[in-house]
Order: sequence, then C-alpha cells, then structure tokens
Amino acid sequence: MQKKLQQLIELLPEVNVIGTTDKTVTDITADSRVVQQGSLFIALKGAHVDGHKFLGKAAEAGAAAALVEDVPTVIPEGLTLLQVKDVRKAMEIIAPFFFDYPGKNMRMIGVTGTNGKTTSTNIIRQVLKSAGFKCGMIGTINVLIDEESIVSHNTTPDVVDLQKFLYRMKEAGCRYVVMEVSSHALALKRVAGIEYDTAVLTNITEDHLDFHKTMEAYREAKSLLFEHLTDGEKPNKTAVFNADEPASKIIEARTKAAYLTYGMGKENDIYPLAYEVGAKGMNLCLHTPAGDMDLHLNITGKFNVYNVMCAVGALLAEKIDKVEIEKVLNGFAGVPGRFQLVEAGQPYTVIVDYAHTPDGLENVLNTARLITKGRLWAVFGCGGDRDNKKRPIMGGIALQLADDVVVTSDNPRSEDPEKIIDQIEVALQPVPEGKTVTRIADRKEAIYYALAHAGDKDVIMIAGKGHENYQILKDRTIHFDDKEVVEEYWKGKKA
Ligand SMILES: CC(=O)N[C@H]1[C@@H](OP(=O)(O)OP(=O)(O)OC[C@H]2O[C@@H](n3ccc(=O)[nH]c3=O)[C@H](O)[C@@H]2O)O[C@H](CO)[C@@H](O)[C@@H]1O[C@H](C)C(=O)N[C@@H](C)C(=O)N[C@H](CCC(=O)O)C(=O)O
Ligand SMILES: Nc1ncnc2c1ncn2[C@@H]1O[C@H](COP(=O)(O)OP(=O)(O)OP(=O)(O)O)[C@@H](O)[C@H]1O
Ligand SMILES: N[C@H](CCC[C@H](N)C(=O)O)C(=O)O
Ligand SMILES: [Mg+2]
Repeated sequence: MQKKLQQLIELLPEVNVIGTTDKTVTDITADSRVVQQGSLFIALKGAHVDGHKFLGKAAEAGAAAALVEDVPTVIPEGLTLLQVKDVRKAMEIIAPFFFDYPGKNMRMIGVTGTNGKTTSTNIIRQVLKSAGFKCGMIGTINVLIDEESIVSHNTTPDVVDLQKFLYRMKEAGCRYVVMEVSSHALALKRVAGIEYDTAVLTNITEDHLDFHKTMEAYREAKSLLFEHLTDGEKPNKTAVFNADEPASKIIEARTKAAYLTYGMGKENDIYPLAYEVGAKGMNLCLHTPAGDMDLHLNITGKFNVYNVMCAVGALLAEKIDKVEIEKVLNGFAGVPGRFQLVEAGQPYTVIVDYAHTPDGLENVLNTARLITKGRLWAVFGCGGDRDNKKRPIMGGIALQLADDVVVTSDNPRSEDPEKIIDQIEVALQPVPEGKTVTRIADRKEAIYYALAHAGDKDVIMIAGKGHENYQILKDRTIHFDDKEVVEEYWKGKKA
C-alpha cells in the first residue's frame, strides 16, 4: 500500500506544508516505535505523552512526513511537516483513504453495548466461518485476520490501526468483519470511515462514567452506531435491538434502517420459547423469523440467552442459514474467561468470569446461585483509573447475592489498591448474619483464601479479570492469571 504525499495533502482542507511534497508514503502510524522507511508519522497529544516529542525518532526511523499541530523550533532533517489545526480530525480523513476504505469491500457487523460484545462477536464469527466465509474479528481479546490472531490492546483500536487491520482482512480475502464497537471508539471517532451493514446493541448499564460522565452521554455515544448506520452507499442495512434494554426504544427512533428485535417477550422477532439453565450448559428453544431453533448449549445463564439471541439476530440480518446457526451454536465452547469452569481436581466448583460492571456481576452471581448447593463465594475487585462510581454498587451486589465475599484488587493501575477497596467496602457493611466479608488486597492471596475455606458443595466466583493474563500495577505489569492461580493452589495441595 502506498500513496503520493500530495494525494494526502489534497484531502486536508486547511494545511500548512513545510518541506518537499514529492514523496511517496508507504505506511501511516501514530506510534514512532513502528515507523518504517516512508511512513507518515501522526503526532498525537495523548493522555500520557505528546507524540510531537517523537518527531526526531520518527525521522531517524525513516519517516517521510509527519502530521502535526505544533511546528518544532528545529525541524528534523528530511521530514516534511503537514501542520493542521486538529491532528485527530485529519487522521480520521487520511487513514480510511490511505487504505482505500477497506470496510467498503466487506460486510461489516458492529456490536456495541456494555456487556456481551465479546461473547456475541465470537459466536457470530464461528457461524460465518462454518458457513464458508473468511471472516475478520476485532475485539477485547484478539484481532483475527481470518485465522491469524493478534493480541488486542484495546477493544476497538484507534482509527489508523483499525483501518490497517481492515486492509489486511480485505487482502486476506475476508468477506465479513465482525467487531466490538466500544463507546470510547464511537465518542473518539475511532470508527471514522467505516460503513456498517449490521449494527447490534447488547445492553447499556453502568460503566465508563469516568470517561462519559453521565449515563445519558454514554447512551448517546452508543447511539451513534445506529444513527449513522444508513449513511453511505451500501444497501440492506439492519439494526438489531435488545427490546428489554430501555435505551433501545430511544435509539430505534433515531435509525432509518430496518430493524429486528430480541427479548423475552413474544412481541419480538427473536424470543425464547423455553430455556433451562444448568451448571455446564443450557437447553434453549428459540423462536426466530427463520423458524424455531432447538439448542443444547455449552454456555449458560440468562445473560447468555441474550447473547445467543443477539448473535442470531445479526446472523439472520445477514441471511445466514438457520441450520448452520443451530449447528455451530450447539458446538460453541464459550469464550475464555466468560463463566469458565476451572477443573483443577478440587471438590467444589470454581468459575472465572470477566464481570467488571454491576450488571455483569449481578448476572453471573445470579446464574452461579442457580447451580450452588452450598455457599456462594465472590472474589472480586474493581479496576483503577476507571469509573469509581461502580465500586460501591458492585460491593452492594456482591454482599446481596453471595454468602462469602472476598474483596481484593483487579488492575489497580495508578491508584492505591487499598483506597479502591475502601470505596467498594462502603457497601459491604453491615455484614448480615450468616455472611462473611474478607478484605485481602493481594489477589493471589485472596483467591487462595477462598480456595482454602470453601466447602465441598460451594461455588467460588472469581470475577473481573476473565481471560486477562496480567495485572496492571502502579509501576509495572505482572503476569497474573486467575485460572492458573487456582491450578497452582491445587497442584501444591496434591504434591
Ligand atoms: C484513554 C485512552 O483511550 N487512551 C488510548 C490512547 O492512549 P494515550 O492517549 O494514553 O496515549 P499516550 O501514551 O499518551 O501516547 C500519545 C501518542 O504518542 C505515541 N507514542 C508514545 C510513545 C512513543 O515512544 N512513541 C509514540 O509515538 C502513542 O502511540 C500515541 O499516539 O491511545 C492509545 C493508542 O491508540 C490507546 O491504546 C489508549 O487506550 C488505553 C490503553 C486505554 O486503556 N483505553 C481504554 C480507556 C479504552 O479505550 N477502552 C475502550 C473500551 C473497553 C471496553 O469496554 O471493552 C476500548 O475500546 O478499548
Ligand atoms: N448479555 C449480557 N448481559 C449482562 N452481562 C453479561 C452479558 N454477557 C456477558 N456478561 C457479563 O459481562 C462479562 C463480559 O462479557 P463480554 O466479554 O462478552 O462483554 P463485553 O461487552 O465484550 O465486555 P468489554 O466491554 O469489557 O469488552 C461476562 O464475563 C459476564 O460477566
Ligand atoms: N475494557 C474494560 C475492561 C475492564 C477489565 C477490568 N479487569 C479492569 O481492569 O477494570 C476497561 O478497560 O474498562
Ligand atoms: Mg469485549
């Protein structure tokens, strides 16, 4: 992929060019560490550092030009500067153009909502693959360029990385892309230049208020996916809504696209005729416009009934065969770290789950209660540098729904772990008779405590970090994996 620098300059309405323009741009990036010979380096002012600091490094690495807001006193030799008022706006224009708008050549399915995106997108991808389509996927755990897996840093990457991934997917022959579209991505326009074919809403519950400030602003960000669905040239757009999510009605009124609804009520296009939740799976009979589906799933919980309906909605919007959907759903093994049972030879049940929001925690504890014959344990914490309003709410939910609560650390990031726990603990008192609350900041010790004190019939829910194999501390990131901690404990016990 390459473009003449002059072509990029012509895209920008107001630009001050310093240096020669007769150059070829071979790549674009906002990270000086990956600049190659001929790259256009985009200097972004980030939350931690100003990308303008790295103009020298970019030039040394061979950058042909740089997109900047500020012109340095000493311009690195050989670097052409494109000075604009707003680098982010310019980047939203340049990135999709540079990669020839790859989203136009593939069917794009975007899934937004607070919880359930990773689960639903994984189901959708597996069905599309099984139906014979090469498929790209972008989400919290990984980016998949057909079968090639790349570990994710964000749920939805920034505009340049996103367009680069889409380009690689197009080159790999992908017919479909299914992606998680986070509210950050919508608010920060990371998805600029993408025209979706099918847009899906899971739910909107409390999270990310550090960023959006109010639930209304959070909903408005999610709404953008649907409001802009019919912009552009692609035909046959469909929105898929969770009718049990109150925000759906508001958003529905704002989209001009045709839509499908799913929910518990019979007035919806997709609804359950019956379901039965078990420890390791569930039976689900689903009414759909393509006929009833008889499903025997390896994932469980009412929240997963919603995720299945959401995925089925997207797949039917894409006119995928019902038989194919049923076949794949019946074999779907679940997503790592989502209600994942850990088998380490222990007498009780241990579940690792990614619940890091009040709604997520409530759902998984309610589901776990259905399969608990003894006491229900909740081991959890809350992430640092994230919405702190959710902390006492999650504390209250844990105390209400579990018998034994062990409050610990999640990813403390730059915050003091003890102070985060203080904010959760506000809601962990008074402790009702028959329940216990234990505070252990060290996550490994907290998990060990639950493992050492649980009875044979108990269920231990270790929530918040799911698939994550790291813990982000103030000064460093360490290897940490909830599942491994459980396995190590039991290995030691048996030795
Ligand atoms: C608050 C936020 O969104 N931050 C994102 C932002 O980072 P930042 O502003 O801190 O960047 P920075 O470190 O200050 O660097 C500024 C610029 O200098 C560049 N740089 C930096 C160092 C260097 O040596 N050379 C260099 O060029 C960086 O590449 C960057 O372009 O730009 C980075 C690169 O695109 C993102 O990875 C990063 O997401 C961080 C990791 C993050 O935690 N984001 C969360 C809040 C987020 O976006 N979450 C949503 C929702 C999650 C969900 O609910 O599923 C998501 O979509 O992930
Ligand atoms: N439909 C749902 N409704 C409520 N909670 C859910 C739902 N699906 C999953 N959960 C809970 O949320 C957790 C995260 O699920 P998942 O990873 O599918 O969501 P996500 O939207 O991708 O999350 P993230 O925004 O962090 O990427 C699960 O581990 C479970 O606890
Ligand atoms: N995508 C979410 C994941 C949170 C996971 C949890 N373990 C935490 O660190 O808070 C976020 O960045 O807010
Ligand atoms: Mg996700």
